[in-house]
Amino acid sequence: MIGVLLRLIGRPHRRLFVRFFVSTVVYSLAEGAAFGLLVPLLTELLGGRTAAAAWWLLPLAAAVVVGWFAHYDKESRALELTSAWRRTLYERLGTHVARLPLGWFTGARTAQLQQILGTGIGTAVRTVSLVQALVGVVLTPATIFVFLLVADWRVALAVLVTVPVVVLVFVIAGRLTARTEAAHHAAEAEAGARLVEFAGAQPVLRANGRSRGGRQLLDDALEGQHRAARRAVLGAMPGENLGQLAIQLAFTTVVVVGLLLATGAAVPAARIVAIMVLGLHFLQPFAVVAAVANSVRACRAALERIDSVLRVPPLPEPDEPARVADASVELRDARFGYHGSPVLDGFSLRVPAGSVTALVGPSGAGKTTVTKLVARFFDAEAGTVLVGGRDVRQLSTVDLMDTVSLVFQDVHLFDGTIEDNIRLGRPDATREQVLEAARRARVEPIAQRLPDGWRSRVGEGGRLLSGGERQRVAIARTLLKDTPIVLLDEATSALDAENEVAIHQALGELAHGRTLLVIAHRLSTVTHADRIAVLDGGRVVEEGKHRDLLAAGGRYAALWADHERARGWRITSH
Ligand SMILES: Nc1ncnc2c1ncn2[C@@H]1O[C@H](COP(=O)(O)OP(=O)(O)OP(=O)(O)O)[C@@H](O)[C@H]1O
Repeated sequence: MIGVLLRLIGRPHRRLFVRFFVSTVVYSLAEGAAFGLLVPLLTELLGGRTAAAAWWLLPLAAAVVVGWFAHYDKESRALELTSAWRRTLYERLGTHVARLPLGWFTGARTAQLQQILGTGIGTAVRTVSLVQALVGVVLTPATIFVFLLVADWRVALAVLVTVPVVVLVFVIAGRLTARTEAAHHAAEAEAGARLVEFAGAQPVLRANGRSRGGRQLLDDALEGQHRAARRAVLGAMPGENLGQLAIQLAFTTVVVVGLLLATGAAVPAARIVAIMVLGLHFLQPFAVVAAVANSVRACRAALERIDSVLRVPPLPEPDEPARVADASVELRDARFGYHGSPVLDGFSLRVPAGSVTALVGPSGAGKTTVTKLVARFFDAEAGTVLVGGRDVRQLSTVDLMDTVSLVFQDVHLFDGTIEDNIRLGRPDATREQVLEAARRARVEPIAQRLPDGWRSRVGEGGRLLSGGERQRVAIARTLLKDTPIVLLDEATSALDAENEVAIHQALGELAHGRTLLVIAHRLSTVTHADRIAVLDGGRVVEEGKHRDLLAAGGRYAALWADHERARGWRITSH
């Protein structure tokens, strides 16, 4: 575990760790020595030899002073180390995550990352306190044992025999608790997820008149959580009691052996009392074994989760990056699939610089996947993807992102103002530049409609705006970023007349002087495109202008006929 941590942290804090470790060792030894010195001191004191007892005060005071300084140093270093490790882990994860392929960020992985950043790193750096506890559990009793051995080898032997039993009992107790606690955490996570789902599903449930019925899953999860919590409390009890019982038994053994020795008058009673006090101090540190065992498991799991993210290979960056030559996009015989099932196979398409190309095809045909290969969310398994006349693998990520912008199907906005959201495209833009982009993307009417105008917040994810309005904000952001190539996945949500017209106009602005690859879900959007590529079965099956493709009477003509039929639908009262 320490090895994994030191590997994750790297070299910079090793010296600090060594200093912390040495202070911890010194403190544990001094603590053990201070307890151990009680034997001669108490023996002399209880035997009425006050002057001799006073002499033993000197080494005892020295042990206490050394222990105090070591304690101060180890606590300070522990604090320093915890914050240095925490900072390093955040930095390492941040740098690494920024280099991961965008395709890595699925919902589950984002949740995993959130968990790591939320509590995982905090748990991982608790290793510092674990080291203190583990060193204390080993060294303090070991030092006391040496003093016990010198004081009376028979009591020392009796104590030694009890150690494996006590440790075993605590480890078993820890395992019992860990199992019920894991079930409790899982049940808590399930109940939390159900609560979020229940809140999110309110509109659907109410629209379907099921405001009560939809509670069943939530009620089951809450009941499960309640049962798991009860089991966790009950499950922890035997372990805790068992541990305490083991310590009591071990101490009783020491007392019995001591009494036998005293009865036989082999050892003076005063000495026996002192030895028994020492025996108690020897056994005390073992009470933390169970807690330490649980924390070790939690720390190890957190470190492994962090390690698993850091082990994901980042996108390979070229040693000598090429520079883009123009604003064209091309895919040559590209092949790609998710988890082994192919989506694109032999896909070829050329998008000349400055042209508007529309990609159409049935749902799930792989249109979005094409844009993800161009933006290098993933690398193609075979074939070549060229941006600006260069293989994307030869471009640096920074260059690629300066050349290509993506407008997603479902735009996610941040809970800031419209202006903040547009400014993300170019953080150093002036207010005039932001407003100009907003005007060209037809965002002005949205701001005017909102109560606080440009200062209105758009809500979490942009929920205070409609799908079409969110996409207009995203187009403004892209206009501000001003890259020569834009990949746009048209909003799938139904658009009202105002949004439809505004997005058409905004797209016109976007196409001006740029290469535009549009994934069109409404064929009416693309009738004026320079070329339309029809995607089916993982490759382009038809390519041409709207009029020519209609005349050809092929796949596109069939899609268009479906589109026209859908537009002709009317809801009537009969
Ligand atoms: N991250 C992913 N993991 C696994 N499968 C995926 C992933 N993304 C897409 N797919 C699958 O790949 C196929 C192509 O998806 P893609 O989104 O590219 O299609 P599309 O033509 O854009 O669809 P739509 O028009 O519905 O948006 C689909 O079957 C989809 O389920």
